[in-house]
Amino acid sequence: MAAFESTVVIGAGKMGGALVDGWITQGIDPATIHLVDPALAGDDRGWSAKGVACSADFTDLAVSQPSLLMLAIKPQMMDAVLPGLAPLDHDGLTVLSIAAGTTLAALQTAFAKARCIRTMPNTPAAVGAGITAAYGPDVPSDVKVGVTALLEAVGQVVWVDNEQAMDAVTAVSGSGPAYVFHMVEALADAGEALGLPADTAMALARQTIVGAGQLLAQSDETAATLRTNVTSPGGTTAAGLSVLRDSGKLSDLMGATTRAAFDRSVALAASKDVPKS
Ligand SMILES: NC(=O)C1=CN([C@@H]2O[C@H](COP(=O)(O)OP(=O)(O)OC[C@H]3O[C@@H](n4cnc5c(N)ncnc54)[C@H](OP(=O)(O)O)[C@@H]3O)[C@@H](O)[C@H]2O)C=CC1
Ligand SMILES: O=C(O)[C@@H]1CCC=N1
Repeated sequence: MAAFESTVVIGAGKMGGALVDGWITQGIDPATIHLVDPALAGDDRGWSAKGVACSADFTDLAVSQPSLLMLAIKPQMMDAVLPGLAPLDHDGLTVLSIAAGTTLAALQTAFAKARCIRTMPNTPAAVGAGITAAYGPDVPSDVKVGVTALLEAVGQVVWVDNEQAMDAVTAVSGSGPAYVFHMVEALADAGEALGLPADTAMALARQTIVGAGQLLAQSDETAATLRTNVTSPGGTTAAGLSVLRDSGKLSDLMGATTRAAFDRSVALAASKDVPKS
């Protein structure tokens, strides 16, 4: 599968790396992918062995004109990095940013003639179980089809029709895996506090989240029904949920958590003023 003839990924960190790993696993030809990251100068982190071309600097890259450019650097790095991409011909180029809080207007300013898309993936993409939201109202439908195919190789894709939704998406599904991983930590700590050995408590907590996730993925039932299926009247789960759910504390906490992430996404956008490249 090759949605684009040549894809250059700027930033081979946790998310850029997860997407490229996911693409390769799903059958995208690694020879069509080029990674650029100064961190690859001394240690290419195994990318060359996977067949991916690597470079520490864009100007050293064999491909001079990709069909897709993916920006997978920190939003705070955009000002420093984008001028170095000036040699690219923007005409016909598709630019896909995964950076939190980097607005479409900022991308379009830097890549005047390119088709720019703001996206928000998440790290489960590395195992083909991600979800990515995308926003690019002016992008031609054939480009949307190609980008959708590429992102669907690593999970689900939703297109949103207003940019503020991208801040909400970031707060829910972009950051969301971290909330779930923290729930594993908290559940394991709670098990330990109840007298379980640390490794047993972690094994139970971890597999409970994995198993619940798989059940959710494979079932046609709603989350509410799956919850009810665990909850025997007058039983232990009802006792537990009377604290976690009926008190409203988790809802309040999730509301405050996502609000903080949303506000940070908005603030990142407000502080970014990406120069023309
Ligand atoms: N992590 C996640 O779950 C998600 C992240 N994102 C977004 O993805 C982007 C990257 O985040 P993440 O992968 O977590 O961050 P990382 O720090 O793991 O990755 C960023 C990479 O970019 C590298 N880099 C720095 N300068 C340059 C440069 N000039 N050219 C090319 N690469 C450079 C960094 O190298 P070095 O470390 O040496 O500085 C690092 O390897 C962010 O914008 C974030 O908002 C979106 C969705 C989810
Ligand atoms: O924490 C962050 O800013 C990035 C965006 C979503 C997940 N990680």
